[in-house]
Amino acid sequence: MSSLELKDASLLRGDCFIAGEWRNAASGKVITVTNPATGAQVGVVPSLSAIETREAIDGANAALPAWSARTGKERAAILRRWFEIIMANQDDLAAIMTAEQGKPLAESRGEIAYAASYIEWFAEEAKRIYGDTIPGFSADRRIVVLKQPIGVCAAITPWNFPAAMITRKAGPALAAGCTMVVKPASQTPLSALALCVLAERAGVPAGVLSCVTGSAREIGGELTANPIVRKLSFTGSTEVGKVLLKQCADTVKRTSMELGGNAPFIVFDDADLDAAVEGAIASKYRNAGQTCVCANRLFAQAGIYDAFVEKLSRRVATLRVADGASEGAEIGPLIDEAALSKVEELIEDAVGRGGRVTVGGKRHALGRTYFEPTVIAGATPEMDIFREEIFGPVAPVIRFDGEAEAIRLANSTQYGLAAYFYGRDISRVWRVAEALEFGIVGINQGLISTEVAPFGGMKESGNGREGSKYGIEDYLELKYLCMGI
Ligand SMILES: NC(=O)C1=CN([C@@H]2O[C@H](COP(=O)(O)OP(=O)(O)OC[C@H]3O[C@@H](n4cnc5c(N)ncnc54)[C@H](OP(=O)(O)O)[C@@H]3O)[C@@H](O)[C@H]2O)C=CC1
Ligand SMILES: O=C(O)CCCC(=O)O
Repeated sequence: MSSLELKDASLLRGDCFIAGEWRNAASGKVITVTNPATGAQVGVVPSLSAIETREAIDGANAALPAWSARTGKERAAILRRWFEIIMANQDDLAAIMTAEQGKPLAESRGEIAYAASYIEWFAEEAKRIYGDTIPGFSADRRIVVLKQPIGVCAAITPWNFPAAMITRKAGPALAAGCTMVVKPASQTPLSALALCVLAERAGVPAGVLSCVTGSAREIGGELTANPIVRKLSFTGSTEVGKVLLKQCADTVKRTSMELGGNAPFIVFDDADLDAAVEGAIASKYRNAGQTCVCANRLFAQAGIYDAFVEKLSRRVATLRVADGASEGAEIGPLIDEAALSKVEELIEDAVGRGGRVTVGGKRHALGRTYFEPTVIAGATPEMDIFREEIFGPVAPVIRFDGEAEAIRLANSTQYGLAAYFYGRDISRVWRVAEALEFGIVGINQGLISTEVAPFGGMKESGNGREGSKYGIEDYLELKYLCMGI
């Protein structure tokens, strides 16, 4: 169905995985998946409805008693196999990802390893779901706290990390003894289905993990309204997250929301400027700027402002824009025309308000949805780009004078996911780290993503934490037993 060359062609599915069966839509409707770098069709997947979604939920419910009754060690062994099989198929999975999402192959390979790391981590955590004993409030009482799986869970995931956002949810869910129905983004469903192929091969029992592709409203409507689903984990825009939170209210579901960001990246006068530039490149231009933890607003202190802008611009000019599948590509195309238009509008507004493009600033000569990596000097809080999630390879740099001003500007957003700052004064490092209203803070560090640390935001960036020892708690209920003796 596609010209994609894989070592194992069976990873590329055109059907969905529901309660252990590979199925097409009863309606026969499909969604076409295209390569943003070329416009070529990569594959088709079923456009499922609420009916098939309900069947997937029923399948997850049927599988729940046996899966949750297994010991943590048994679940761990299956998850460990899944991790190993994902890594054994890293090249093919990366090729599928680049074809449907556009990111450079090196980044796709990195994302597959990152995705697998969540399965590995939570395979290990499956064995460590400890409860508590609490000293009784009287001599004839004993108090014990159990941790039990929440039950059937749903996940709705975005196109920017087609594999890792699934494993970051399915890993802890399955480790905890929950079952899960996943709805991947319509632009990148093939990576999700390939992960299901490998889960099945690893021995994940039928119904424990299902994947439904199709209309977001219909599938999302069922996942949020169905009372069997006890938890929804979502990664995507704040706008859709708010809709889903409202929809989940009727059945009072537990939720984990990993929503938009507007990360500040602050460079103080005493920073190592070369390190700050490399950190900015890693944080801002990864995945062509399409991540929720990408630096969105760069702040440089007055003493180093000009030097930072100059060094950053020179480095950005060296970034190689190309089809993600080609050797040495560093910046691939944006996901679609809408993303490109948004970036253009933000730049137009910034320039109209006095911003100066030092490098890039326009559509790339390669055409399609390629955009030149861009730096805008003289950015200010009045610009739209200061408030909005850019989701593209554009770095606005704002000048500031003092520490208090930097903190005030950094915090002046409804988002609170990731923040970064560079500086060497140890007292200031502590002050700034404590004052930033963000769930993740990179200090002299532009890359913060790892399965061993808690990922998640404050304010309108969401709730819950993914990864780390905390991540599994989002899939567990506490039950307190009070025993009279
Ligand atoms: N925090 C993050 O990591 C992300 C943030 N974003 C931000 O959001 C902007 C828009 O991106 P976009 O792809 O539209 O993000 P969305 O939030 O629209 O999409 C994320 C996921 O939600 C699904 N979805 C969309 N609408 C509904 C709905 N009403 N009910 C249930 N599920 C729904 C999508 O399905 P479908 O694909 O079928 O529409 C997809 O699976 C980006 O420019 C960026 O600013 C985007 C992606 C990730
Ligand atoms: O952008 C996102 O959707 C979050 C994933 C990024 C990461 O884990 O680093």
